[in-house]
Amino acid sequence: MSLLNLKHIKKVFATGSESEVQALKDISFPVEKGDYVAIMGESGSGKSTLLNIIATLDQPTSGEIKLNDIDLSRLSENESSQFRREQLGFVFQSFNLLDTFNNRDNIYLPLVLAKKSPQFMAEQLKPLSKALGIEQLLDRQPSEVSGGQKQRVAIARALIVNPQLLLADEPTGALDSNNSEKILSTFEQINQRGQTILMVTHSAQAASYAQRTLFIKDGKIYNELYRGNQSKSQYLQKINDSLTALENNREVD
Ligand SMILES: Nc1ncnc2c1ncn2[C@@H]1O[C@H](COP(=O)(O)OP(=O)(O)OP(=O)(O)O)[C@@H](O)[C@H]1O
Repeated sequence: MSLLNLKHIKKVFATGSESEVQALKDISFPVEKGDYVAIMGESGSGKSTLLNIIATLDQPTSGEIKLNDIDLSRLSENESSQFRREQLGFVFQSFNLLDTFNNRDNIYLPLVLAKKSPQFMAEQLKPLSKALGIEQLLDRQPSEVSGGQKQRVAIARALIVNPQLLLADEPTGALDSNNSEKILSTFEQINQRGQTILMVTHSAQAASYAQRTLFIKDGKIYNELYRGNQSKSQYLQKINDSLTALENNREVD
């Protein structure tokens, strides 16, 4: 059984009394446990809509979406917020850390909401902060660390609940190339330890770190690439070729 399974997902937004936008037209794909999937597509192709549906922040107009066989489109509001807290980790372009809390308390936040004990929180944080190289930054405020370090803190906050699925929305969008590469290597390591990751990105470089890339165009899956045994640079070339074909509206080989 796949960890996540989307079948014939459609999403229609009403934009006026008589007009509507079909943001997603017919999206089906499975995500296996341990997968690292990148989602690419031009602006307006439906990536955020898709991510919002997977994150249970929005519901599909029709189709089926299941995580571990739980039908996500049937969760009540309370159930979906509990589901988000317990099963998902989120990493955003803009880090979304609270400046009034220090980094440690930012990371603890999901566990505070889940009413875990201080001892449990400290035990969870110890190996995570070591693996992410942020042990020395925990007592500082987010405003006192660099962008790359902020994103490491945000990754720790996402992972501290041991999520079934890590969802990342342009995680390197606000970082320079050096910090982007560090964050992408971190994601790669996290994935190699078994964490399933789904990442929306505009960056071919970022997608080349993933095992699989889905290209979306006009609300449909246009193409899909697997990294397999290719080197990162070979795979990057394939991703760039696919993006060029997508822009030129050609069929891909
Ligand atoms: N709440 C909404 N109401 C109406 N239309 C919407 C809404 N949200 C998204 N859309 C439309 O749905 C389509 C897909 O939008 P979406 O934000 O998913 O694209 P995207 O691929 O994430 O774009 P970007 O890369 O620019 O963030 C667009 O045509 C957009 O205008």
